[in-house]
Amino acid sequence: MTAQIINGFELAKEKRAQLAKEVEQLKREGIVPSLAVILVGDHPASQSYVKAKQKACEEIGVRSVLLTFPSDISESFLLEQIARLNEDGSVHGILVQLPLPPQINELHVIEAIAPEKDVDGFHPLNIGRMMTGQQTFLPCTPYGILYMVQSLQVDIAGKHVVVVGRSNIVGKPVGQLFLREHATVTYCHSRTNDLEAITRQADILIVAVGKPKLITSSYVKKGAIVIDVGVNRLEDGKLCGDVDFDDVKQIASYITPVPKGVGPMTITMLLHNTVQAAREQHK
Ligand SMILES: Nc1nc2c(c(=O)[nH]1)N[C@@H](CN(C=O)c1ccc(C(=O)N[C@@H](CCC(=O)O)C(=O)O)cc1)CN2
Repeated sequence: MTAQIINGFELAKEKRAQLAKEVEQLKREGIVPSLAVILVGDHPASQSYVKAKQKACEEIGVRSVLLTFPSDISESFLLEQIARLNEDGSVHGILVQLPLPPQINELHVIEAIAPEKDVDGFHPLNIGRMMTGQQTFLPCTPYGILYMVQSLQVDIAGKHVVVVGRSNIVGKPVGQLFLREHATVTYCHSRTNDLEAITRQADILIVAVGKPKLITSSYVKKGAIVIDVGVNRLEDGKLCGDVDFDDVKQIASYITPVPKGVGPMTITMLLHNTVQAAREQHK
């Protein structure tokens, strides 16, 4: 058995084409969807993600504004910038690229973003809405993962979803999104005993830990759907996921590659949320 590859790049392209049409319609109504992106410091990966977000905005006709600040700014300065953007009626979405330098508390920053402009879906109010099944901005990577699995037309209800990783931006919310779809969800993390015994029970295995090739075929049940969120840069400069792709593809039914798997869907769901924010703010 060789797994079918879930091509995040192609799925993202289709979804972005739909979004471009929605943006055209909004523009006909006099609304120009706009995203403000804040980048603090010169972390190379963050710079490249922000560049990709701006390019994606441009491709579908969303206006993007980039604010870059040196890594030594104070938290209060950053909070002032966010307050200004909250008040700016021409800005529909605000995103602060993570991680932030150590002198800035990420939670303070996320809480400062107006919930109606929080297109990352990280604000505690929006997380609460997601957990209680209300309409809100869903965090982009988890939303992209759900979109990818739904594209396979499998019934998620009753499936055992195992999430490896418990970060606030991927692990925790992705489990909640699958729970909303009536899956049985198990979380695993660095202190889980006998990880392999648990991941082998997964019908859908989602891995987001940042450990290159942690998951090999012995961790996977035959026919499982495997979603790899890891983006690890190896010493030779190549990218690899948290899943040993060549090994696991022999046993899984579907698998996401790295690159061109979950990553492009993250940016696409950000576009989706920004378009939704623009529409909501002009109701
Ligand atoms: N404010 C936010 N910060 C961060 C988020 C986020 O959703 N909001 N997520 C990650 C980084 N991230 C988006 O910001 C992100 C990561 C990876 C990709 C991606 O497309 N990866 C490519 C490979 C890219 C490469 O060559 O390095 C792929 O997987 O094909 C997009 C966005 C942390 N910060």
